[in-house]
Amino acid sequence: MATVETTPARAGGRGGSFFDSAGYHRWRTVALAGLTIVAVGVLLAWPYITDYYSYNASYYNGLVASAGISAILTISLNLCMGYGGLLSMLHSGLQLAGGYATGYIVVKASGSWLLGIVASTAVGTVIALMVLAVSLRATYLYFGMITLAANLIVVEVGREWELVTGGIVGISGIAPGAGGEIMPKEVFYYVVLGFLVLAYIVQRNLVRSGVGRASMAVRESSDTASAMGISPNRAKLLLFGICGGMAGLSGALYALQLGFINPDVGLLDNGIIFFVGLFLGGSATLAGPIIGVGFIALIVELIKDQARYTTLVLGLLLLAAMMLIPGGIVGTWKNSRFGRDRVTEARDEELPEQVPDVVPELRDARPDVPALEGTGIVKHFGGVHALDGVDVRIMPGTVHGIIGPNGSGKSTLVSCLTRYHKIDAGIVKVFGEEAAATAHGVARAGVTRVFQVPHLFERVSVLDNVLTGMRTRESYSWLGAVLRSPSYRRQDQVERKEALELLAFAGLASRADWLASSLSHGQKRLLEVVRAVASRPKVLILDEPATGLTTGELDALARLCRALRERGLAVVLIEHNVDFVMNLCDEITVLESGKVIEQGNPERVRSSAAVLEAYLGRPDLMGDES
Ligand SMILES: Nc1ncnc2c1ncn2[C@@H]1O[C@H](COP(=O)(O)OP(=O)(O)OP(=O)(O)O)[C@@H](O)[C@H]1O
Repeated sequence: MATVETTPARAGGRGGSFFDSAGYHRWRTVALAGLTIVAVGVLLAWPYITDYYSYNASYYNGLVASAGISAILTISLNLCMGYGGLLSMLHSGLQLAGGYATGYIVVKASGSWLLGIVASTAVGTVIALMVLAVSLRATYLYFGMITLAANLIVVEVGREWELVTGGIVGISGIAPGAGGEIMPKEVFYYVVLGFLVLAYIVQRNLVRSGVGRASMAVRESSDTASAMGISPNRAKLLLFGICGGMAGLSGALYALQLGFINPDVGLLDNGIIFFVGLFLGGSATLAGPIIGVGFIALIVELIKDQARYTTLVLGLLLLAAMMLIPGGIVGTWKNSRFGRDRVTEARDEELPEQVPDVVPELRDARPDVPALEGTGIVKHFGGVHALDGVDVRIMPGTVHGIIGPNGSGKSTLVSCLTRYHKIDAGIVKVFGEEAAATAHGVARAGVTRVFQVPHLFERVSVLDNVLTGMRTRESYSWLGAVLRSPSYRRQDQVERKEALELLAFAGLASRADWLASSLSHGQKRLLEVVRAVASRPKVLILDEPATGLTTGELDALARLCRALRERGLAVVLIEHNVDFVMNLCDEITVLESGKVIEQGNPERVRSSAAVLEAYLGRPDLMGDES
């Protein structure tokens, strides 16, 4: 049995210290679980504790309830900014709009506070979706500026739309209750706590599901996400819509807690507390928003006699957090030797002989219809004629090489075939049908691409990278993921098992829980191919996958390609390693200056005068026989 070489036994860069031992990790898990139980116990008993120890119980209950409401908003901010990479300056505006919806329903329409909460969630969702819909193409900073403008508009509408919002004065007398009875403050405290737990669960379940993985994929690279059939627009709309709903909910609770809502709530000054909470606690961590907001609530309480300095202190806190602990409290803890997760040791892996069932099979394709076909493809970049009427037919059940000197148009051809580039002329067909117009549309039709430059999701684990590749197979909705429906759990279990089998086939199983960023270059390239295979492609396009691979890794790559061919798939290989191409490919297309100069089996290509001419001066590229 073959084995794949490993880097020296360094599990994700960890040594063998006490802090990496199983004993320490068991102890830490117990200690953290104990701390969490104590914290939850204190929060549950808080109204009783304050009642027993203080004459001012309702003040202290209100303090923690307010922090809980801020934590809900900060969780929403964490989901969109931390996990989704969407810089939102709109959150205080969403909270304001949510507050207005509940205020209007409870005070002006004499409706129930529960109805108010539903309406606020809906209003927050709709505003968020509207803002995102007009800014889908905006990059990170421009999106931030658009949300800033939207926030100003929300505040201004609040000031001017007096009939609904009460204008500058706002709406007062907003109280939760039923049948003329106002809900006691201690009961409302538990309502807030319940919604905080709900927001946390929504965040956790989303982030750990395919829905969250898709958003994180878009955050890292929307091109790569598209290559795996994920629609970046859909992923953004879904995430920002959920965040908007959560922010609207926090606005409803804010209005019900304080009894009033006015335009000042939406001002950015108020919004800064959520940013400080997020960055102090730890962006893109599950517990960060709650810990950060809790910390701030404590500080604000401690300096309440000097309240005029609160904004200054928060500003300084944000500055200090960014400079000293850029990962926030939770992120810094998780990156430290005390808090980082234990990962498996690297080991030499025996590659299983058997091709795992998860490697897709394509038996229904007609052998005479090309899996991917480009006819008369023309692509110009200004004056550069990158492709000049290229015809290429890639048949199912074959490995098709595309070779040619630097700048001959190989990557451009692939980008045109997969719709990353708009073509100037020509037709692209997938299994005889005209290809979809978008990159993710082509990917959804079964054409998956691995880029020339590694495009891994570096900040997530090796296993999560492969699971992200499986996103198009997942049939559960975001609600199914949040509720952990039986269908979600079934799929999740199967996917994890299959992802591990695929990793084992490529010799990467022992690194499944490593961060992708800690792999060697060759392992990263292999992981990209595994991730692409996980998306169950019918056509797999690999752009220079062999660059920088060790002999063992090259063998593993060739094995994967052969396994795919055996299963009836079409594999397209763009490579400079001509020996690798000649040994593996059934058909080869040779490009030069944007034109096809030869097409056929390796023997034909090797003996072609035009090809030898193109490679003149680099006979080494054509192998020994040339
Ligand atoms: N986005 C772009 N803008 C302008 N010119 C481009 C662009 N992309 C490619 N080109 C040009 O088109 C031609 C073909 O480039 P392409 O990258 O497709 O070649 P290649 O065969 O893949 O090269 P290599 O083997 O070096 O990757 C080159 O002249 C290149 O400079």
